[in-house]
Amino acid sequence: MSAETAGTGTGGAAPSPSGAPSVRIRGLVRRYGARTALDGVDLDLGPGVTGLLGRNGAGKTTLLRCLATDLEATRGEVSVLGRNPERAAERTEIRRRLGYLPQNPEFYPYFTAFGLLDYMAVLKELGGRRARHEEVRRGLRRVGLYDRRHSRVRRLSGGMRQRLGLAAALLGDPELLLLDEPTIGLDPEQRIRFRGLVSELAVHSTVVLSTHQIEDVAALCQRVLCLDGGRIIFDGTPGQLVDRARGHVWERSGHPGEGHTAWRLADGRYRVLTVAGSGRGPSPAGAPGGSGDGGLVPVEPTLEDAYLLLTGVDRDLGLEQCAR
Ligand SMILES: Nc1ncnc2c1ncn2[C@@H]1O[C@H](COP(=O)(O)OP(=O)(O)OP(=O)(O)O)[C@@H](O)[C@H]1O
Repeated sequence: MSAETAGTGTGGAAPSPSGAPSVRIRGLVRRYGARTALDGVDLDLGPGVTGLLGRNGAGKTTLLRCLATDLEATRGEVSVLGRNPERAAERTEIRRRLGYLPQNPEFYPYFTAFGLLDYMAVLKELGGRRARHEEVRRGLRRVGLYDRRHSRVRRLSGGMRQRLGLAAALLGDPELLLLDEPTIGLDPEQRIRFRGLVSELAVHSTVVLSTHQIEDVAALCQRVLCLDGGRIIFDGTPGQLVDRARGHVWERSGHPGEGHTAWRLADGRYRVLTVAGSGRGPSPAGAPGGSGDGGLVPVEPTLEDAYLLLTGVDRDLGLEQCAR
């Protein structure tokens, strides 16, 4: 697949108050044995929320783990908050100043919610006991778990544990917040609360959000990066990504036929995606589903349409088969 970038991986970062980007990556390669998970990533990140999109296995978690100092680069340069994670003393300093919510966080089940956050706050060296406890209470209130502060982790629901993980990541208002699929399991009310918390923090901090929830990206992110096969294939605003899909999204009453990327909507109509010059999919005036065939209506693309066009439509996803 050819790279489709609205800018370059290094062009869109707003500088931090100090003027330097919070994250600076050049030529990052990360391999697991023979498997290449990141394949030459260049990236500058500054304050604001950046969404990381990509299919399963695209390299999103690997990128976050490299930024969280959890994984070393196989090759390339990584600078986080102006420090080099390969040097032990600088790595410790980065860890004090970042918040990281890993994918599927695991917690000690017999800790209480308060005890667990307090333990995390101790590890982060957050102030004296009194100030630390105040920060822990603030964290529990932020994610709506204050009433459950005495509950043991094993008695919390899945969504509550996810919120506890978020509270842990937010402790001390980190300068860099890395969130790996943070809204999994959250109910709609908590998801809205999450968005408020993250956008508040992102006024001064750099937030990177890896997700498959495209609505979260549309609602929260000023910048979106799309990874595919360990490479950045799009870097721009959500609006720029949507603009790419204009003229390629349609709806019609009947199925457009084999060979088109289409899926059935709740009202029984079909949404159809087309790629310019691909020779696949309907066009306004011809081909199956064209205006001559009746019923093909151009529609406003969503971010989800644009994402699918970018990552999927030139491959045989078989959407039409599985959607019928
Ligand atoms: N610990 C590991 N050992 C070996 N290979 C790994 C390991 N972790 C990830 N990989 C491989 O690296 C590639 C990138 O994986 P990664 O978890 O970064 O993708 P992802 O975009 O986060 O996927 P998902 O959306 O499913 O979470 C995949 O091919 C994956 O199989």
